[in-house]
Amino acid sequence: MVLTGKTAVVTGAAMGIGKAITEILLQNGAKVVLLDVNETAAKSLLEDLRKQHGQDRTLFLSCNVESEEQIKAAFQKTVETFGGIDILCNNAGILNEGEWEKTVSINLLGVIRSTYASLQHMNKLTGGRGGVIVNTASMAGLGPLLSCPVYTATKHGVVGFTRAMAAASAASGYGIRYNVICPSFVQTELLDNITLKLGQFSHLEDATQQLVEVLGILTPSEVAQCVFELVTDETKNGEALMIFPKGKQYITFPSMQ
Ligand SMILES: NC(=O)c1ccc[n+]([C@@H]2O[C@H](COP(=O)([O-])OP(=O)(O)OC[C@H]3O[C@@H](n4cnc5c(N)ncnc54)[C@H](O)[C@@H]3O)[C@@H](O)[C@H]2O)c1
Ligand SMILES: CCCCC[C@H](O)/C=C/C=C\C=C\C=C\[C@@H](O)[C@@H](O)CCCC(=O)O
Repeated sequence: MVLTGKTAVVTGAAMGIGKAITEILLQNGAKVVLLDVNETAAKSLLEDLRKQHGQDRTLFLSCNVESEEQIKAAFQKTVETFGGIDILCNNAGILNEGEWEKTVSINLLGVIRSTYASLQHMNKLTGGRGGVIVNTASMAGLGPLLSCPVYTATKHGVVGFTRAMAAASAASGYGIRYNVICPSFVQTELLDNITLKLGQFSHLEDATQQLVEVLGILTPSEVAQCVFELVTDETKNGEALMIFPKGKQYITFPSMQ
């Protein structure tokens, strides 16, 4: 996929990995709609991006992925402004084992809400142009992090949901590719104040800290480069790409047949 002239929507775009995804898509010619709840960070980023890429290739819309209504309104505004949606990066996510229902609502249900709301605009069977969706899971979507069981569950769910949507799309003729990234630790604010975020499992922080020492820490740009690969390589559908400082690996899952 050539990105020039394409329209992308990125959730959780104001900071961290979402900001890096937004930047690499803009650098490669796409128009990008930034969705986030952090208006201050988003508006500051938007000002910088517009200085670099011009006034007419970006749009920020305040959108909480916990709200189907806000997601649908954001997608409608995107289509009205830029004519359609070609790329969707469902990236918004939190780590909060104390408020675990909120974690589920954002990390898993938010991806489902956004994916389903995008269908009416992207699905070739309903007048869409087709395209690609890249969801942000985690290495915790492939194996358990004992210090954050609910976060682990949400990311496992994102991996499974993405792979099922990829199969459904291929079988139905939607013309949409679905892929998922599974990064290890990335230097973002998600890793700040970890003890508080682990809630009742904060006594297990050291075990995870040891994992950080083993795996190392990625930069958001390294992750965004992998998103770019999954967006542009039109052979990729149903892929789970594990990303760690020493490299990356497309995951092979057990065959059920
Ligand atoms: N940082 C890591 O170690 C790491 C590793 C693997 C995967 N991830 C995943 O990457 C994604 C991005 O996280 P990050 O590390 O960049 O963290 P971050 O906290 O820097 O960025 C998350 C962004 O999402 C936004 N957001 C939070 N809740 C939202 C909501 N309800 N609606 C819309 N936007 C919302 C935040 O405002 C923020 O801009 C998350 O899904 C996270 O689980 C992070
Ligand atoms: C408390 C930090 C949460 C960060 C979440 C973010 O998504 C980063 C995740 C990075 C790595 C996850 C690795 C998971 C590894 C599992 O497969 C398992 O091998 C780990 C076993 C040891 C353990 O600490 O659970």
